[in-house]
Order: sequence, then structure tokens, then C-alpha cells
Amino acid sequence: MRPELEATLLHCRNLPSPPGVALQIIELAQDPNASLADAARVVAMDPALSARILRMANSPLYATRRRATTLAQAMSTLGVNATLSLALGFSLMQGLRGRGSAIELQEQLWKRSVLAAVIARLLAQHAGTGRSDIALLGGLLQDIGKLALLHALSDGYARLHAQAIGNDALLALERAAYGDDHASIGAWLARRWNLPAVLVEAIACSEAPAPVDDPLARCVQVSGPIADLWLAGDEPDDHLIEQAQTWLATCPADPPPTLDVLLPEIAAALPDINAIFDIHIDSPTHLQAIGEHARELLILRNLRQIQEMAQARDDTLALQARMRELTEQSRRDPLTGVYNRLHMQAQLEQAFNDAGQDRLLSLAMIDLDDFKQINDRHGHLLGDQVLHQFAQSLHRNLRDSDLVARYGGEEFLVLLPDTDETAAQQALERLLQTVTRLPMAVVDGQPLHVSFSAGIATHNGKAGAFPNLHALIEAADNALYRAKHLGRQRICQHTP
Ligand SMILES: Nc1nc2c(ncn2[C@@H]2O[C@H](COP(=O)(O)OP(=O)(O)OP(=O)(O)O)[C@@H](O)[C@H]2O)c(=O)[nH]1
Repeated sequence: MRPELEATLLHCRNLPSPPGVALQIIELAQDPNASLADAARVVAMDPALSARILRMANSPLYATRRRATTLAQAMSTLGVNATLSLALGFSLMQGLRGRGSAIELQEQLWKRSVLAAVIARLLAQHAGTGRSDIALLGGLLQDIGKLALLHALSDGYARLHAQAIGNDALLALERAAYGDDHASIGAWLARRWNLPAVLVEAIACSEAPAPVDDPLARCVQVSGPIADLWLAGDEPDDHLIEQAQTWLATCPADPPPTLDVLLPEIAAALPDINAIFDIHIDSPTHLQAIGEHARELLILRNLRQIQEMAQARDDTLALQARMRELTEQSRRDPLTGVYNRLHMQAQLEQAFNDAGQDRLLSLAMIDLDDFKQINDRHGHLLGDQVLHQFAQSLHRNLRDSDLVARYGGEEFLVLLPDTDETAAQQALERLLQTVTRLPMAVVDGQPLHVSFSAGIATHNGKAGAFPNLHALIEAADNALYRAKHLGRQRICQHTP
């Protein structure tokens, strides 16, 4: 905390220190061996406090079949922890209530605190934390930072509070003006008052932007937005409802209660709370309508989320498809549509390594015959068309497991895995027959035919293994050269 603010708070005469009774209660609350008798001795010192404890014990919030008529009976109904929590809450808040200026704001803050206390307690009960009284106290004290600021800075803080539209805006304004928000100022005060660590923690986390781990602190954290919704009256805006709903969904209960369950529970607890805390908090008259509206908003939000998720999934699928398309495109030769040399190189390396010393792998180097003449006679564009047709007919007339790639100008490579010399020869002969029969273009109404020459080299075949991929390619190339030399339109095998 900023030193100037700390000094202001420390020297503020208005800021009450806990009354003697509260101090003793704090001490008892830290003592694991504190007994009911110890608590009774302290509470009895303050008659007003005793009366409240009695009222609390007899309220439907705690009531048992036996009506408590004495403080001792009341305290045994409540138990040590609840008595200490309530007593502490009452005496601390009493000390902060109704002093100085800005009484209206004080009443407003007091109402929110009491409401949040009831809500935090209800949430802790839903969650089955077993510490609902501490939750009540946490709810009640979560805004002591605001009360402290109001006492220390009076109208200055009242103005800042009036300026803020909504809780988030208030926190931002506080941080800008004092360097800290009311949650951390409240926690600082609670620490100075030596309150139990669990309370200091709940106050410190009460405005944390994300749900905190500790279930009890989370009940306190959730209580604020729900109290704000309640205090907004009959026509809360959707933002307040959605905010309350979102926080409520983080309540540590399994499953968390929904607003249409929780709101009537708050309404049921209010008459007693009003009496016990000496306050008047109204119930919105159209409670059921707010609950129903909240449910509708929840359904709408769920639908929106489903739509958004479906959209996100579609976007991801489209993106993945586009990436696959682009990857495939980068592997293809744009003119002929068969694989390009770069991709073939990678595939060849992989196939050569996979074949090792025992698996067969044949490689055919194919070159169009007299292709220069086609270009020269009919032009490059027609040459391109022929290349495309030729490549596609290679691709169509080979097995799916064979791989065709354009290796250079009018030169193609075919990879034939698990194929020996004879099978490769037969495949290429068949291919040659088919391709020569197929017209590759039509020129002046006449079909244009082409032929090719090919050289085959087989790894792990009759001639044994090749030392490396380069040697295998070179062997196929040499065989092709021989096929050209022997007159073209033929297939030659590599001879060692
Ligand atoms: N239209 C077109 N022609 C190409 C392309 N790439 C290479 N060529 C041509 O292919 C021809 C290859 O000519 P050569 O190497 O003399 O071979 P050839 O005429 O097929 O003769 P042989 O291979 O000996 O049968 C050249 O005219 C190149 O310009 C291309 O992408 N499109």
C-alpha cells in the first residue's frame, strides 16, 4: 500500500479500532482450545451483542426445536465457531457503522455487506464446506476497505464511489487514486486488527478477477456480484445478471446452485437478517421474473457458446484443410500436376533407407522422345499441354504405390517399391504401349502421339545393392541414355 494512504488510515480518528470485546473474540478465535464457556464470558460483557446472538440462534437460519432463552443456550445452539464469527462480525461492523459523513453511502455499503454475508453463508452451505459461519463473516467484512476509505477520506471517497458505474469501474478508480483497491486495503486493515488468516485471505481475494482456489474465499468472492444483482432491484440489466450467473457457476458446490434456486433462498433469509442486523433490505418484487430471465439468459449464452464452438471447429477444420492443400501444392509440379523433384528427392531418400539391404526398389528414369520437335513445330504452349497430358497418363497407368515425379524439363522419375527388374520392365513396357496409343493433343484436327524411352535400375535386385541413392539414380540415367542411343521408344535395364 502507498505510504501516504497508510499514514492517512493510521492517523484517521474516525477509523475505529475494534472494540475491546471484539479484540478478545479475535484472540479466542485464534485459540483452537477455546471453549463455549470462554466465548460466553466475552460475549456477555456486551449486552447488545448478547441480544443479537440470542436472536440469531432463534432465527430460522439456525433454529433447532428448542428455543434458546439464555445466552448459554443460544451459544450451544450456534457452537463456539459460529458464536465467535457472529460476535466478531457484529462488533466490528457496529464500530464502522453510522459515523461521520456520507451516511447514505454507509447505509448502502452496510446493506451490500449484510446481503453478501447471507449469500456467502448460503453458498458455503450449498458447497458443504462446513464453515458457513466463517463464510458469513467473510461476506460481511469483505468491504471493510470501502468503509475504512469512507471514514478516512469521507466526501473524497463518496465522490469517487458515486463516479464509478459498476464494481470494475470502482476498483479501477480506487487503484488510480490510491494505488490500491478496497479489497487490499480491507485485507491490510484486517491484518492490523489481527483477524484470523482465513478472513484476511477472503477479504484480499474478494475482488480477484478469476475464481480463487480456496472454496471459502470463493464463496465470499461470488457473494459480491450476487448482492449487486439483488440491490439493483426489479429491473437489473442483463450484464449484472450475466455477471452474477457467471460467478455463481464458479461456486464450489457440485453442481453450483442456479440463480432461480438461490434468489428465493436469499428472500427467505432476509426478514431475519433485517431484524438481526437492524437494517432494511428489500426483496425485488419480481424475484421469480428475474430468476426466469436469468435462466433464459443462461440458455441463450449456452446456445451462443455452442454456436461459437461449432464455428471455431469449422474454422479449425477449414484451416487444417487449407494447410493440407497448401502442403500438397508445394509438393506438386504446377505444369504437370505430378510430384516435383524436391518432394521426390525426400521420398527417394526415405524409400532407399527403408529398403535397406534386402527389400527391392526399382527406379525408372523416363524421357519423352524428340520432344524438342514438338516445341519447334507447334510452339511451347502445345508442348506444355503435351507434358501435362503425358505426366497425367503416367500417373493414371501406374499402381497407387508407385510414385511419379517430374525430374526436369521432359524427364520423369518413377519409383516402384518392392518391385524387381522383371516386374519393373513389364510395368514400363505396358506403360509405353498405353502412352503411345493415347493422343496427347490434337493439332489441326489430327491426334498427336508421343513415345518415351526409359532406363531402369533396381536396388537389391540381381545386381545387388547400390551403395547410395545417388548411384541408383545415376544407374537409371545411364540405362535411359542407352535406350536413347539404341533408337528410343524402348526400356533398358541397368547393367553393372
Ligand atoms: N513446352 C515445354 N518444353 C520444355 C519444358 N521443359 C523442357 N522443354 C523442352 O524439352 C526439350 C528437350 O529437348 P532435348 O533435350 O533435345 O530432347 P528431345 O528433343 O526430347 O530428344 P531426346 O530426348 O533425345 O529424345 C527442349 O526443347 C526444352 O526446351 C517445358 O516445361 N515446357
